Amino acid sequence: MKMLQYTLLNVPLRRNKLLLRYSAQLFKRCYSADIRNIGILAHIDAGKTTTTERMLFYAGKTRSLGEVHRGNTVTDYLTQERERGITICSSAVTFPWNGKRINLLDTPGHIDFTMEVEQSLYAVDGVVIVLDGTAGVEAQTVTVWTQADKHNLPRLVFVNKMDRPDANFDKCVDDLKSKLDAKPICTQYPVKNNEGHLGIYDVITLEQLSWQQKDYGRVYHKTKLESSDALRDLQEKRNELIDQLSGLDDELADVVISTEGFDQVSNKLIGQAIRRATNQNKIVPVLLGSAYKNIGIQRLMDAVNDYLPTPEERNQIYECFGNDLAGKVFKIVHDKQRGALTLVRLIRGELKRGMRLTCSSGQAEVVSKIYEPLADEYREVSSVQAGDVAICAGLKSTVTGDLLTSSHSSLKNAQKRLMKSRGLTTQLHEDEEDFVGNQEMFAIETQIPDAVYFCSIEPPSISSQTAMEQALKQLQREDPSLRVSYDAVTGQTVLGGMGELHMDIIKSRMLSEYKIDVDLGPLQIAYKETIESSAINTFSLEKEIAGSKQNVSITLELVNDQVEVFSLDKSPENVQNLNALRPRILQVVRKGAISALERGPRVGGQVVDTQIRLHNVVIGRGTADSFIMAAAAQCVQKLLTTNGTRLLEPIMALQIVAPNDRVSGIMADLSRRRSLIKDVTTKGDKNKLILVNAPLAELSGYSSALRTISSGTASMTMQPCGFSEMNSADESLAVRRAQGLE
Ligand SMILES: Nc1nc2c(ncn2[C@@H]2O[C@H](COP(=O)(O)OP(=O)(O)OP(=O)(O)O)[C@@H](O)[C@H]2O)c(=O)[nH]1
Repeated sequence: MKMLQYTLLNVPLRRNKLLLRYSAQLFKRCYSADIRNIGILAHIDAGKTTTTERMLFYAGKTRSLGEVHRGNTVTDYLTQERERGITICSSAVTFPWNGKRINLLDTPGHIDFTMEVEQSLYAVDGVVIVLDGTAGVEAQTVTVWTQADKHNLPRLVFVNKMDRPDANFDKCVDDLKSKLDAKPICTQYPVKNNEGHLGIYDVITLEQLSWQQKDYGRVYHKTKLESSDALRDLQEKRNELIDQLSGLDDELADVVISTEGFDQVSNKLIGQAIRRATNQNKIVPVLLGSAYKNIGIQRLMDAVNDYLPTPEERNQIYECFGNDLAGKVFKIVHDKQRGALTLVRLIRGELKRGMRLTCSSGQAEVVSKIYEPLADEYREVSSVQAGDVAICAGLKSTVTGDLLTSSHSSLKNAQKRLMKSRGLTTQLHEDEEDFVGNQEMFAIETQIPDAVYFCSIEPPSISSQTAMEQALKQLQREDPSLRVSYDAVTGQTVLGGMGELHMDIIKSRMLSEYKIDVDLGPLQIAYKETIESSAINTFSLEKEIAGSKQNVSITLELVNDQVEVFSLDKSPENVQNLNALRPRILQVVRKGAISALERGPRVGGQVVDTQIRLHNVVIGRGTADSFIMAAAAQCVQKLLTTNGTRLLEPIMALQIVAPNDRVSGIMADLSRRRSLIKDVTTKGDKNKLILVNAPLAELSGYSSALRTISSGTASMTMQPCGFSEMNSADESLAVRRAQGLE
């Protein structure tokens, strides 16, 4: 028998507010059609965590209601999240609702944690987008909407905070059309009673829904509307809804035509049409309520069950796996007793205890245990079915974002089938490059955002260096957007990441979870470097090591290229020699040469958009691989130093929403920040949306500057959008700053 109700993850361990409800009927086996894997996304502070808390409460998972301001929510479980009142790690919770199981991921809203959101989206089949009813579509809403678009995820919109007097439902719906180009279908409208309490009109059932506060909104009442203007108005809205839907759904259109009108169309048929159109991303059903005042949440959960897809309805690309195993790793957590636990969304096949698996890097893994956590304890199970989420122990090399398969050959066979079904004939090769390249066919490669900031990290004493390295390794498996490297020049460990908050959280987690009080150096911008022009060089290295003569002569060329990082020269004078090289030697040369691109000569930035072309290599008998590798690396370093590199600086894409009368002040300030205004559009009656790209170096303290210029009326989000060349003066300044001379 399988568990139906549990709380996933290291969420609420040993929290007495959670109930262990082992009622027999809840433990019935859950089939894929009864599962909904959903994400909850929004602009910061729209109310995701509060909404999730209510869902858990009404599903019977918690005994009391958690509040963000009291720091006692289930999903914001890290000390840092509770203290700061924000979501940092996406967390998963599972609860039963009307015979279905909802696996819900609450995701962070802050830009520094975009990677978390990205990974969660691989694990879900649909999303709920929460809007703040007083603010409508905000900058980060646009960002998460675009992310959901990228994953082609069906979605529902929940307009929250409708209890507030300044909330405006119609404006939110207009925003969805104008700012997101969505087709909203309102299945509800707000209504206020004589005392000003929020209620909901249900457009489909023509009922008024009202909630009582004395039982925390657990029970709500449905009242059929009596003949009145309100009923006529609602009937009109129902007709409009059917009209809109039948234009998009042929099955409903046939019913409308055969019954010659809208009145005869049943609620069930409308619901089915909404489901089909939502799953094809033709419409977005819109619901409303107030999470804080406990209004409307149960209907939102009903809508998740009714309108969002089952696991089987999605992920058709993975059909090429047949019954073979395919699972997406969306999170790794560390449990004190059980060590690293890997959260896997199982897409195909069945995952069994003791199974051998292969992760994206090609490493073999063995699942020692599988858990389904139950409220405050993990429950061990022997297997988990496709469509569900499993927590695996024993995986050592797997990182967040990996695709787990039963073997390398199973992955290759699936890729062959996929390519065949797409009419592609590309030959698969054994080597590593193709292994990685072909993963892109599945859009499964881990997209790790480039670090835009870095800083040194130091343990409190030399004796805790190893413990610090271990802890960083664990944190990095959880969060691949955290980069850890070693600077051989300064002898320091260096952290790369997405922003100040990101680094700050790492420091705090090191202390609270690993008891290591690390010191972070000043935050610096992570520049990249690139070559200006092609250059070629022959480099010879000769040495006697332990009585054996080692010598290598290697000719390498650097060329500007954004696609391939390493290639072989195809000219007639070299092709024969290179073809005669053993593949292992080629791998060694490749590895050594590429390693030299990790640190450029100007500021130690990664060298990008540069291809290393091997022209020739002559290796003396008995020369060790490590010696060949060193020669290749030194050859590239020499080329980079003598030929010189240009700096590339991180660019941020800003979305600023500001009242019309503040726009000129904001634009004037932006022009002083080397920015590029991409677009300025109207946002409603009073606001403008400014889309602008600006170098990160110019944005230090920008959010407070914007607050000052706009007297707090403007809002902004930003995200990294690539790297760009700079002019010589700015470049020299950046180099001086990086060297600590400015
Ligand atoms: N008036 C009102 N306030 C609400 C409502 N829902 C949430 N809030 C408040 O809005 C604030 C933000 O709520 P959260 O649930 O933390 O929002 P979030 O989207 O999870 O925020 P992040 O995790 O930081 O992105 C809190 O102070 C909530 O109490 C609501 O329906 N009405």
